[in-house]
Amino acid sequence: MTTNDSGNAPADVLVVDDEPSICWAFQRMLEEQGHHVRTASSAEEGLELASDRAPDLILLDVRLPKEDGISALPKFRSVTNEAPVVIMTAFGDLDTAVAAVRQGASDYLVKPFRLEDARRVCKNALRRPAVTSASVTSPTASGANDIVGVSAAIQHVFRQIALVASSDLSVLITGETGTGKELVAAAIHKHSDRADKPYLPIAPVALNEDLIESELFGHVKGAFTGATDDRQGLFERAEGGTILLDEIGDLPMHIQVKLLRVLEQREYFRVGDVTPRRCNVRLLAATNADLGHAVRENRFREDLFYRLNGLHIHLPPLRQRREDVAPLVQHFLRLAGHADPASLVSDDLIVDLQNRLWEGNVRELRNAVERAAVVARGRRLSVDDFPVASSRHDLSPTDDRPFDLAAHVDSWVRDALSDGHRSDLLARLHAEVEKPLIRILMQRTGQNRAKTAEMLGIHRGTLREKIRSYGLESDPTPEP
Ligand SMILES: Nc1ncnc2c1ncn2[C@@H]1O[C@H](COP(=O)(O)OP(=O)(O)OP(=O)(O)O)[C@@H](O)[C@H]1O
Repeated sequence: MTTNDSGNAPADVLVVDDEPSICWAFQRMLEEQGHHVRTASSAEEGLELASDRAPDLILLDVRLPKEDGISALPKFRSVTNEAPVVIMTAFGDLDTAVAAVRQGASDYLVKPFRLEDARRVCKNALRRPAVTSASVTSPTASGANDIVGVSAAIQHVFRQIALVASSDLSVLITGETGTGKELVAAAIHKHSDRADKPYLPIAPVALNEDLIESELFGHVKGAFTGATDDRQGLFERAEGGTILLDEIGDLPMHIQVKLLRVLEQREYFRVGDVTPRRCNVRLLAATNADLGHAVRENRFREDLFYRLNGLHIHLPPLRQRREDVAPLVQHFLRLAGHADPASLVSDDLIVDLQNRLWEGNVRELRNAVERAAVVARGRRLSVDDFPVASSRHDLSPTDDRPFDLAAHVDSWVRDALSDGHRSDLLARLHAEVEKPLIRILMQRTGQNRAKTAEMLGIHRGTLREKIRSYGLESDPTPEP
């Protein structure tokens, strides 16, 4: 079989979107790679084209003039004998992402997206076998534990949750305290096929170190002084469901060994027992520590680290996703019983809150909003209702903490590996970094190419070529 620039065999792709610029962008990108592209501006027109000739891949917008993409998705899959479908949406909430994946979408693109993301998603979709619809069930309703956010980082998290929820993969959730790790774990469980089984968040640090093994795995009568009866452990209580091990980095070494056994052999022993017990529990782990560092210092087993790290979801600190502050403030006001939260906050207040450090992240913001709402007693909130505590006014224009580039590269590598990339990593990283670098410098210099080239230390002609090749002149779906 011949392959093209994208590494895939030439394919027949159908793009269904009522925005001509999106259709055009895909057409240009995919045809350059040697694929054949047809476009449709509604689900009905798309279905007709798909019935005439089944495409190898469908890119389907959610918001379409008559029938929406999510409800049309199963029809596309049935007329095309389950061709992979990538859903595109400007409304990136978790429920839409989960609904899309549950209906059989193989991936999910949030508008506006970068062309390289679109390229990667198409390439993966054409490479992967189509998702079978065997696991399709209706998504569960959303509740008070909604994950709120509009930033690209949170959209990425929604996509990861949606894609991983219905599998049994272990997930490692990282992020500073208060960034929402437990919320993400609960969402993975809620949207999984285990949703009607127990979900147990456990913090091993909160357990008595001498009894931790018995707490997790149970014990038999006489196993130790005080073990007067047989006792179930948490793994037994969670049977069929999901366990979140919070602060996994603090797990004692001897328990790490037992946990590895559970993950590898799906069985464990009650303390004092000689008969293993089968165990069907999905394990999620969360930490705000650098587990890679703990592995290097031999405080955490490397084999367990890789087992837990089936997928890595990283929640960046709130100060690195300031766009989320406004929707979060409104969300917390709504939870506090205010029917019209938008009327309580001014743009100035939001700007002020966006410029704070929020060392306690979303938890600290939540507490501050709840407190302010009580103090304000229904009047419009002001900056004075948010006294400056740890959230100092010293964030502007950017975070004042040392920026840990290595940690970002680490997270990038994990994502790349989990997306199946095993080669050309330097070139990939270089391309991902170079494009935003050029765009940002062009903005800062007021689109002055000579100045930008000088700052980059490259020739103007080289810069011109890079601007062209990254589509920075005419990218129809620029990043926010
Ligand atoms: N994106 C979000 N949308 C809505 N609420 C959020 C979001 N992120 C965090 N929260 C809220 O912030 C609080 C802290 O979240 P959570 O307990 O999930 O954080 P965590 O990262 O697990 O913290 P820790 O490391 O301290 O255990 C909770 O009240 C949670 O509901």
